[in-house]
Amino acid sequence: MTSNVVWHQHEVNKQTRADSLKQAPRVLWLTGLSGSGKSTLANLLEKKLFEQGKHTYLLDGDNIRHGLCGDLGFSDKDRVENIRRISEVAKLFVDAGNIVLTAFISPFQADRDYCRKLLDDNEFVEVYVDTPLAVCEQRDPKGLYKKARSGEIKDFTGIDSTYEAPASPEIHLTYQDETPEATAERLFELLKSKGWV
Ligand SMILES: Nc1ncnc2c1ncn2[C@@H]1O[C@H](COP(=O)(O)OS(=O)(=O)O)[C@@H](OP(=O)(O)O)[C@H]1O
Ligand SMILES: Nc1ncnc2c1ncn2[C@@H]1O[C@H](COP(=O)(O)OP(=O)(O)O)[C@@H](O)[C@H]1O
Repeated sequence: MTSNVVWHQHEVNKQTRADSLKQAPRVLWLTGLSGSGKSTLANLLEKKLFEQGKHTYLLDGDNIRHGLCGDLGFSDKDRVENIRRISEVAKLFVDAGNIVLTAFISPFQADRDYCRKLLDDNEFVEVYVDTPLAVCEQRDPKGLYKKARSGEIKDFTGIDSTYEAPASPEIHLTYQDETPEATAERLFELLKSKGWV
């Protein structure tokens, strides 16, 4: 479909924009079950980065599904398309020089790998928010697990829809017993120690 479209190489490019912003653009990709803490941690982490003068942008599942992906549901096919669109948007923000944070369940390894492959080496940092299903269900911040268990919601991740745990995430968070602030600080320090922010 795009065979007659020629890619334009502009003189102001990713490198010049990144240099001007004085940062290395990247995608910090948070994945995990509903209620695992993705939005909470992404929000706290973005605040920390922002306070350090970083140029960030947070793409969050619930918000994107109101707009760009408002036509998509929760079948496997729609989730694949959801993550494909988000990956392309994340790539554009990286091209603009930003540190992008994403907070989507993103249940399939192949789709997370799709985003990784769209980007340059070391630009994709997969963060597995590994909160067990039982804990997420206990938290149930939006009352969705209750609805899924009663059959009111179908295809709910972890109940009757698959979640594929990351095979080798750059960061693996298993700290569901500490406060969100403590986990966000831990995440921030891990990212700094690896030179990813
Ligand atoms: N069936 C079903 N399964 C999972 N989640 C559901 C479902 N229906 C609605 N929701 C709400 O949608 C949020 C997940 O959207 P995502 O775009 O992150 O999902 S996905 O990556 O395409 O799988 C998810 O948000 P989070 O709780 O923040 O993860 C839910 O609030
Ligand atoms: N260590 C922690 N990290 C992240 N969230 C936590 C933690 N401990 C408790 N929580 C709570 O768990 C809930 C996670 O909800 P949310 O961030 O919306 O998850 P998700 O975006 O993955 O669906 C929030 O109410 C948050 O306060």
